[in-house]
Amino acid sequence: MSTIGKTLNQFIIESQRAFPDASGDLSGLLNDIGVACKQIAHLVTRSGISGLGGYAETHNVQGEPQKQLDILSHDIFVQQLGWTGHLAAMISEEIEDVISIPTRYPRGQYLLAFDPLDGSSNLDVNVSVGSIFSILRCPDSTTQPGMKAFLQPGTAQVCAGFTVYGPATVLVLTLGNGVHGFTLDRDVGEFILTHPNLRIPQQTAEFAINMSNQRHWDSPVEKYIGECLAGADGVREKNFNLRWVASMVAEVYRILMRGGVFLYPIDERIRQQGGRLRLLYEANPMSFIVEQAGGLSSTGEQRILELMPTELHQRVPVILGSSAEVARLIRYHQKPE
Ligand SMILES: O=P(O)(O)OC[C@H]1O[C@](O)(COP(=O)(O)O)[C@@H](O)[C@@H]1O
Ligand SMILES: [Mg+2]
Ligand SMILES: [Mg+2]
Repeated sequence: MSTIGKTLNQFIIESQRAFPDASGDLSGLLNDIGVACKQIAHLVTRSGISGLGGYAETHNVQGEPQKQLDILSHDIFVQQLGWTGHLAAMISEEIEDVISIPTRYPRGQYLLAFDPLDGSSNLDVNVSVGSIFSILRCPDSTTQPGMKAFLQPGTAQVCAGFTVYGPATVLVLTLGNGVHGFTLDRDVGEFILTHPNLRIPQQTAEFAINMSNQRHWDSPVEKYIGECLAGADGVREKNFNLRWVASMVAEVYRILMRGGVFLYPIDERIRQQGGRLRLLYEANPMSFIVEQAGGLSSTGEQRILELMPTELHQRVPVILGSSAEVARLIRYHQKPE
């Protein structure tokens, strides 16, 4: 039977058949996430009409201004997932502490880390935004999980995914056995498997970095980007293309479709805070997806999935995408000269 045309729910149930002892919690949780993403997709599409595209006059835990839709998307995740009995606790970009499941609801065996709306500065200019999520096992389901429960390396992720709310809404998922993309069919209200077994081409001639930070970069990144910009006349002997959407979800989606390398490296401006992107709900889930699609993901010095987190909202440098390019960047970090 062809895999094209399968709904997200069918796909999850089928993939869980390999685990006859599974409780059904993971299937239920992923189904709930799909519903939350459909609700957010609806809000995002209507934000111009409803007037919800603007700022909320509040700031998140990292001091960044929040859009109204950052807060609403966070609320949708919490309301959709908090009571169905699949989760032990959650963390969100928008909230400082662990979000506990109210005691009146059953508590499940999984932990969820999520960025409810990634790239939200793009909302009012009608450019793609998205949601990112990472699922971990709760180390001890007998007690209320605190911060420590979430401090697991990315290699411990059971599942990771993201949804891009673009011209089409697409949910990308890995359960540790390849990467699959599901497009929302708004007529029937279901995510349909449209992109099974995504693979990132090893080679690429496309890079994504915020060039306005160039004067702050460290030498390995300066060297790599300099060589890309030199094009066919330089040591790489080929012309490169530059893209920067400022929505990580859109950049990673593009890399899954046609290859490329994405960099949000450490630089002088953000050295103190450890990087720009957040480890638990941005870098780890995206790294899991990229590696599962045959790419690589690194800080430049270390594999991101092997970092041992020390804080819920920890930031890290991120270099991910086509394996040949990321490997080259890792080499440049080892030998900056
Ligand atoms: O504006 P900059 O510095 O280029 O940053 C863009 C980056 O910030 C992010 O938007 C951060 O995500 P949030 O919108 O969830 O804070 C990434 O998606 C993107 O790669
Ligand atoms: Mg984000
Ligand atoms: Mg966000």
